[in-house]
Amino acid sequence: MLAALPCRAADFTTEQWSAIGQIYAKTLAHPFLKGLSDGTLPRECFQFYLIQDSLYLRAFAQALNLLAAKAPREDWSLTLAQHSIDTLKEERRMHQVVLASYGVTPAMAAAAEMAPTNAAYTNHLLAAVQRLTFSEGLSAMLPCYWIYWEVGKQLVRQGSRNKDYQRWIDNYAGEEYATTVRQVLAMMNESASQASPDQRREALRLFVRSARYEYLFWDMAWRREQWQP
Ligand SMILES: Cc1ncc(C[n+]2csc(CCO)c2C)c(N)n1
Repeated sequence: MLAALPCRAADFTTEQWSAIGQIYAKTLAHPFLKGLSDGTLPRECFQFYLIQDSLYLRAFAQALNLLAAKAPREDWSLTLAQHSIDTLKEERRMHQVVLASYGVTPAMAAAAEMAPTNAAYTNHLLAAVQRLTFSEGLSAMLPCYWIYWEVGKQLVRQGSRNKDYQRWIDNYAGEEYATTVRQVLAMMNESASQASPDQRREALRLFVRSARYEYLFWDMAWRREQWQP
């Protein structure tokens, strides 16, 4: 199915989003996000999610630094390095505040083991940015930004009865976050326009895979996934 897509250079991000339409629809319908929105998500699931996400964010920030080092433009290097700092300082602080209110310290979160889906997703991101070209690596990283933005905008319309869940929603529905995502979207379109058709095809494949992992990440938290045995 993917091979049949034209992979044009023009407005690559439009093509990317249309490739994940079904995955995004399934994501919005997932019980984790339904529960976040109506306040019925069990606290244990949210706590599991926040601990796993703290581990994810550390790997994501490392991947951003690798991508910053590969960026063909200095302003892009600066933007991505700044996102890495923001990820570790601001996004993780939000997680820490809520986890502290649940009695989980940063040391306890850092000592947790990555669940299988989280390990697979972060390895996929780190491998993409390390081994492939800048635009392929960026494409793998993009669903993380973009899906959270779309989810945030969708969930904020309804609001949540749970104040912790509402705080999470507000973070991703805010104007500051929108600016961050728009920076990456512009970078993606520009860098895809310089890439070869083969690189764009690979970039699209990586984007779809990351979107699938984003879905699985919520599902992992919903199931509180453990290593077996
Ligand atoms: C599984 C998972 N996917 C995406 C995000 C959102 N996110 C993580 S780092 C970053 C870049 C800017 O800080 C963004 C948008 C998340 N928290 N957890």
